[in-house]
Amino acid sequence: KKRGNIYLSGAGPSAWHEEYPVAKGKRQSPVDINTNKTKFDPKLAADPLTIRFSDSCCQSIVNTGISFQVTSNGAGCELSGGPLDSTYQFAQFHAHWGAYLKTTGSEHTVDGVSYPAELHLVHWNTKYDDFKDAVDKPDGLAVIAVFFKRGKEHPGFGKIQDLFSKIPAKGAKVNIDFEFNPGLLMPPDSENYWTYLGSLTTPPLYESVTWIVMKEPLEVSVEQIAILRTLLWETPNGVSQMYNNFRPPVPLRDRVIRASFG
Ligand SMILES: COc1ccc(C[C@@]2(O)NC(=S)NC2=O)c(OC)c1
Ligand SMILES: [Zn+2]
Repeated sequence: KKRGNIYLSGAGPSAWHEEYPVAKGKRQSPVDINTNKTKFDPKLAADPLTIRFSDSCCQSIVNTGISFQVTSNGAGCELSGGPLDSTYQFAQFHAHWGAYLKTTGSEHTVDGVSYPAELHLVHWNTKYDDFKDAVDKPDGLAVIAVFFKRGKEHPGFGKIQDLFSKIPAKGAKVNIDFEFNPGLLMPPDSENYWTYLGSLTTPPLYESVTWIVMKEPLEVSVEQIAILRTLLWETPNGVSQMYNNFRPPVPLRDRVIRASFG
């Protein structure tokens, strides 16, 4: 069945529950991070988050039809500590962004405020055999979210964006034949983060993600935000620029977002 564009077909995210009842579940994502209600947890600082990336782990970039995705074999790229009880291996990064001259774009919001884009660095729990086995388990995935804000140019991310013209349509994929260390995409201060139990933010919306949302955004240029929209996707009116590929925040329900900082 030609599913079309999950953000633009029918009523979009607000209709996903019709086919995926878990959309109204107890641990859905993204959420608004109300900084008056987050709770500092000294245990998070006592066992610091360890984020390890390598120069040689990014293999290819693909147009998934709802974002770009840089796929990795995870070599030398592991995440542990902080809220995590085991070692997670890096699998891919992708992003979500908004429309021209709009302030929306990120999936998580902070005190109701959106950023123009949000990067997701996806890791899977190595207690499982592989990503596919981990993806629907309650402790299966750990995703680092990094907000983008408009500011100085980020040459590193620019090298990834230079490949966008090579992946014009859904399914298009090219190899990355240069060294790219995803660690370049971490904000200068990656000690301060919020963490909570949530989900994938598109169908099938599996409640399998331990979210680690960096407090400090990464600066990219206004041009780089615009270049995100040069990727193309299918819409009910034909192929057009890709933007607004974000799910708005959903109710926090019975969850407390912990902070690694006071
Ligand atoms: C079946 O496995 C899936 C399906 C979709 C996504 C993408 C996404 O829903 N998840 C996050 S995080 N952002 C998204 O847009 C996925 O990412 C790990 C894994
Ligand atoms: Zn995502």
